[in-house]
Amino acid sequence: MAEDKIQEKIPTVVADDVHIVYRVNGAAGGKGSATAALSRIVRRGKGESRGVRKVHAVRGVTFTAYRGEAIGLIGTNGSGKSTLLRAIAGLLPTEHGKVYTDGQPSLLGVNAALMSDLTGERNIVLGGLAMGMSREEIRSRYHEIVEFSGINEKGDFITLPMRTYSSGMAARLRFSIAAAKNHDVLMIDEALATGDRKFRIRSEERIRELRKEAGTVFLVSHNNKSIRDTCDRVLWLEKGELLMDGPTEEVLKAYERETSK
Ligand SMILES: Nc1ncnc2c1ncn2[C@@H]1O[C@H](COP(=O)(O)OP(=O)(O)OP(=O)(O)O)[C@@H](O)[C@H]1O
Repeated sequence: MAEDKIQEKIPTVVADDVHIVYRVNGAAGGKGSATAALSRIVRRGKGESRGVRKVHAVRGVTFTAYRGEAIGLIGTNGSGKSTLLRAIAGLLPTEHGKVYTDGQPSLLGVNAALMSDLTGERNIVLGGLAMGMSREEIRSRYHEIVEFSGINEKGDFITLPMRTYSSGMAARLRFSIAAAKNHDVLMIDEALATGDRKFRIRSEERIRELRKEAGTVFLVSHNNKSIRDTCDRVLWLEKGELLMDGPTEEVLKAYERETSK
């Protein structure tokens, strides 16, 4: 019995000692001041190029995610959560270490590449094609996507350009497009926080369905309730390092203890 359980665990994402460094051009700041000049000299002495500042956003993160898991990413502002997701999605190169994935991870909102001047209708087609769906598949899921998004609940908004949508409406459409496909690895960055309560409940249900369809879901959120309702495992990042990796309740309790100080 125990052996069966072990065999069922199929890895979908393996992060092995991942380091991510941003390089910011022209960030030397305070050009004329003596301290700025001194720090430039010191940096150059260390072999760093002029005007380029490095931000070491993720520092040696290692974990393995398995099929069927919903993993929450928590941590205070700037702790490296979004950066880690972007690296898993293959949108950022690693400075050191590697990310191995089974299938193409989809980062909600970025992979969907929506355009604000196009109507919601056109964006559904565009987003679907960008995710690798066929036109036929998009056509057959179209009504489901519109209905799930609830965009048309307050009028015929789906035929208006997306720039006329509120940020919550745009987030709902992005989520609905992304959720129409069964993903190997679906990553959601704060999407649940933008919708209203009714939409949040609906999207949490859809996340549970996606998990049943054998994918892995990553969710970045500052809303601990969303994490509790959807995730069974949590990674806690702080200053780019993985502080804790474990069952949701255990990690959230430690996090809440730390952040309420
Ligand atoms: N494009 C960028 N260029 C340079 N530095 C960046 C860039 N994006 C993020 N950073 C830096 O990397 C670090 C991690 O940022 P990241 O957005 O991953 O944190 P986060 O945990 O998702 O934060 P939040 O909870 O505020 O969304 C921060 O110090 C941030 O300033």
